[in-house]
Amino acid sequence: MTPDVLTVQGLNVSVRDTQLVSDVDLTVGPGERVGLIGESGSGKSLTALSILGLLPDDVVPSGSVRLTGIDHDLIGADERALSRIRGRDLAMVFQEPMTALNPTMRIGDQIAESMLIHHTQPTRTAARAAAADLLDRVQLPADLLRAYPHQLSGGQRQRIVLAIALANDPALLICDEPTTALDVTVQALVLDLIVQGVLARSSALLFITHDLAVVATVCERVLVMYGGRVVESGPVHEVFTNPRHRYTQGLLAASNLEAAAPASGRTNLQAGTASRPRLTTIPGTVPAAGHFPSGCVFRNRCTHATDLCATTPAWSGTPTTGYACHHPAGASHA
Ligand SMILES: Nc1ncnc2c1ncn2[C@@H]1O[C@H](COP(=O)(O)OP(=O)(O)OP(=O)(O)O)[C@@H](O)[C@H]1O
Repeated sequence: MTPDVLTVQGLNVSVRDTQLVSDVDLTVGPGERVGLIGESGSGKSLTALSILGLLPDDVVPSGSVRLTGIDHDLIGADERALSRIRGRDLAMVFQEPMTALNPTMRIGDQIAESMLIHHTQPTRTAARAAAADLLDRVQLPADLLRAYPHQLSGGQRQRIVLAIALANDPALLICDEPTTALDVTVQALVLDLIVQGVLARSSALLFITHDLAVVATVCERVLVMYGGRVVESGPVHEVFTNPRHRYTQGLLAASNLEAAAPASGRTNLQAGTASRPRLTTIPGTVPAAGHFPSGCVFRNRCTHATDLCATTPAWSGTPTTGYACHHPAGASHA
């Protein structure tokens, strides 16, 4: 059996006498896309920051965080060891792209730098060429290589952060609310680029969000956090259609999604009211990775500009009974 990319065991996080995260176990398999959801303050970001070794000094983790290919535990590792891993084996995209970019450095140099620091490109010339290719992959024009971050929109900046995160083909990409600060018109594009980016590299993804529809779109498996603990986990379609924990049931009821068990037994997530978005399973086999039904906004062909459309529970791998499409109530799937 292929070992997991990430294995978190018994993670606790505390500040002085207060325990903020308790006994979190979490694994992400090779190429797997795992969502971490929960209300504000449930401990999602502290869990991610513990994995990344980026907790503030007064916040103390314990337990174990192991990453494939790294022969030591990340908990307790010194900053030198962590900085060799971060940006190479383990990459991240946070909510606010400006905090991740150097305001005084040109975009092309920042992307190239991430490869030169980790020696994944032999020369500055090679790194510059790779930077141009990465910019193209996030659908930005080559002339932005010479731009500074303040000259870009929020969505463009986040695409640059994603290009930097993917530059060294990380084993694991951690995204913490990567689209929350963005205009709705670019959220779907950024999500699409994240998923295409990890699929192209077979990187695993740990995706943190409040947004259940986004998890249904992006992830195969989900963990639900409440009060610093993981209270439920499983394949997205199972957890969203048959939530077992009362908190998950409440989360679903309060969200745009409402679980319903259709007579056919197929996944069928529907809007609770006419004004809510609708997530409907359309019978059929899952399209191959990167292939979407015509009309799908993920391929930028949809007239419903702010909707998301993708397969659930998986884009690639075993065929399943349908794919989910997140359209406004009343809209039909083209
Ligand atoms: N540096 C800190 N010192 C003390 N308490 C903290 C610190 N950072 C976070 N907390 C507390 O830990 C708890 C979990 O915080 P965390 O940021 O992980 O939540 P979250 O689930 O990511 O929430 P959100 O979705 O709002 O980002 C919260 O109660 C928060 O107030």
